[in-house]
Amino acid sequence: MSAAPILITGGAQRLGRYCAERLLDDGHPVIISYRRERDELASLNELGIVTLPADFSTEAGIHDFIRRLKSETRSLRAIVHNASDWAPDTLGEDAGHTFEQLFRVHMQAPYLVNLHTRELLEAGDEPQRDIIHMTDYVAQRGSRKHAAYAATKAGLENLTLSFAAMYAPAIQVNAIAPALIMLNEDDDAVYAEKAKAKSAMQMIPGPDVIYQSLRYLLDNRFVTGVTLPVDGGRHLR
Ligand SMILES: NC(=O)C1=CN([C@@H]2O[C@H](COP(=O)(O)OP(=O)(O)OC[C@H]3O[C@@H](n4cnc5c(N)ncnc54)[C@H](OP(=O)(O)O)[C@@H]3O)[C@@H](O)[C@H]2O)C=CC1
Ligand SMILES: Nc1nc2c(c(=O)[nH]1)N=C([C@H](O)[C@@H](O)CO)CN2
Repeated sequence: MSAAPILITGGAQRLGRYCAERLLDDGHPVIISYRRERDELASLNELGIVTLPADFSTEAGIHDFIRRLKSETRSLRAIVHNASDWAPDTLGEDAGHTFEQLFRVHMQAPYLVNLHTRELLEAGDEPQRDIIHMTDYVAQRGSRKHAAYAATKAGLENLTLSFAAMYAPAIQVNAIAPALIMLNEDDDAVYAEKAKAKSAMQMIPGPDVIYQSLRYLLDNRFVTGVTLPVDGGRHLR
């Protein structure tokens, strides 16, 4: 039986894409979900990465993706819930819509995908199966300008505890809580310097530190229900 694939949601760019390509290099079949069509998808397909459309902005969209995933594979080695929107809080009439959108992508999608893919994870013939939630340092600290983002990431962090208890011992469930790992395109040098100063390590490390953390969880048979901080000592400042 060929190795069961690893699913990374939101894997068409940045951290998710980096980890998808590293997992492929390490010999894992990889499936990624994407929301927006883009030229890079062809490059990922040429590498052998399966790309599935997914829009988690509605419950129906989440169920559509689950059906699409089950049509693609009968088993999974791991699921990385990476899809996320770093949306700032909005005032006025949009505030509720913003919160709902972040709830759906950060909490409802991981919750429903985990509930509906348990049998895919258990169908794999490898001894270890993993679910990994990408949360955020601010889940434990809050955020003045991204309160809805932080709250829904905190909800995802809490889902880690519940699913770890529900799915043990067959499936391990953990989270990775990064602080700033890589800048966005519109981040300028002033922002970068201020951001570096926020952590004890005073660096913006790039995506490999996330892959190292993912690799640690995928290779460790005795870790479940934990959130792995990858924050450069942000909590020390
Ligand atoms: N980058 C960093 O420094 C940090 C990242 N993190 C966390 O690490 C993870 C990866 O970060 P990063 O690579 O920057 O993430 P991105 O901001 O690049 O988002 C990843 C993907 O999520 C997808 N996505 C967003 N909303 C939806 C939705 N409603 N339905 C389906 N897909 C959606 C997007 O798809 P598309 O592009 O196709 O629309 C996007 O490509 C995230 O969970 C993030 O919160 C935490 C702290 C720091
Ligand atoms: N979905 C995302 N979440 C987060 C991002 C991102 O780019 N996408 N970035 C951060 C950084 O820590 C923040 O400092 C902005 O660069 C947090 N979450």
